[in-house]
Amino acid sequence: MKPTHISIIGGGNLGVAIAEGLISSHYIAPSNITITRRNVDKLSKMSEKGVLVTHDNLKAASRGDLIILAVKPYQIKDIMEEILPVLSAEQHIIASVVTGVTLADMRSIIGHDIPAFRVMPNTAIAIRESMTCIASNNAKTGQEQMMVELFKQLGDAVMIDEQLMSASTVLGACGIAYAMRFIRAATQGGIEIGFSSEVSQKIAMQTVKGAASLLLETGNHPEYEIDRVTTPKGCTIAGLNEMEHQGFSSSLIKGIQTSYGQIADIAKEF
Ligand SMILES: NC(=O)C1=CN([C@@H]2O[C@H](COP(=O)(O)OP(=O)(O)OC[C@H]3O[C@@H](n4cnc5c(N)ncnc54)[C@H](OP(=O)(O)O)[C@@H]3O)[C@@H](O)[C@H]2O)C=CC1
Ligand SMILES: O=C(O)[C@@H]1CCC=N1
Repeated sequence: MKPTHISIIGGGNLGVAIAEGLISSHYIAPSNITITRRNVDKLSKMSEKGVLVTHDNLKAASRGDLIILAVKPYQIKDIMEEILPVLSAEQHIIASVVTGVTLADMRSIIGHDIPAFRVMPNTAIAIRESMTCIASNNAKTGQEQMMVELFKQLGDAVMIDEQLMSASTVLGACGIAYAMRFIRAATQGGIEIGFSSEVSQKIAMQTVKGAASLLLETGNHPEYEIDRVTTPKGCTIAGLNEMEHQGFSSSLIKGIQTSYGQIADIAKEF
């Protein structure tokens, strides 16, 4: 089971990233992807790649069997109301990547029969390296599996309980920004100890990639791998302990909690 046409409503940062990932995965032909936004001029790169571009959400919705809503939280209600006349429980799956908007919120507009999903990817979906969390509670047989298989083409994907959707937003989607800030800060440190900014960033990027790959490929715990680096009386443990004295882990945990708390405010925009 596979969607025949995917329509992405909201061709912004994430909507375009999803389309780019789909194109490079060859999961579906570009001519079977539609992407919409009001300012279609900004989607010219998508048109060049063979994706159908339009400002007409109704046309996009009737064309697609999987409709991905990738607009801002305060815009999704109007969009669902707009496309509702062409939606059918037999043809369509509606998937929202919108932060803080629940399946119950979606059902309050589209009703109970149309299969609805919440999907939380991150912008690495553009290069097929997203971690995508997915939730649904009215999917038909095979649809959950189809969604997981689709998003596994674009990185890794898991079904989660909807209660954890906000947590997945923070850890996975916002997490890209947190990891970027680590790389930026490490780069700045590298410049201070002698590297040019280009070389410093290259070392920081490849080191983070290597660290993540070590954990992914071995299944080891981060502290096990840290133990392998920290020579007794060495420079790693000295630096690591100073970072902890300055609140490294604590600031990350507190940032994650603050980000999580913010989702309640975003949810009020629906
Ligand atoms: N960015 C990220 O990393 C992530 C974002 N999300 C969620 O994804 C959603 C989108 O985020 P993001 O891509 O960053 O936001 P953007 O603002 O970049 O994209 C939203 C897009 O929706 C388009 N849009 C607005 N109104 C309409 C309409 N009536 N019809 C068609 N398109 C419309 C806008 O274009 P125009 O004004 O031209 O119509 C815009 O390009 C948000 O709800 C966010 O919470 C989730 C995970 C990660
Ligand atoms: O910052 C935000 O609100 C959105 C949701 C996750 C990533 N970007």
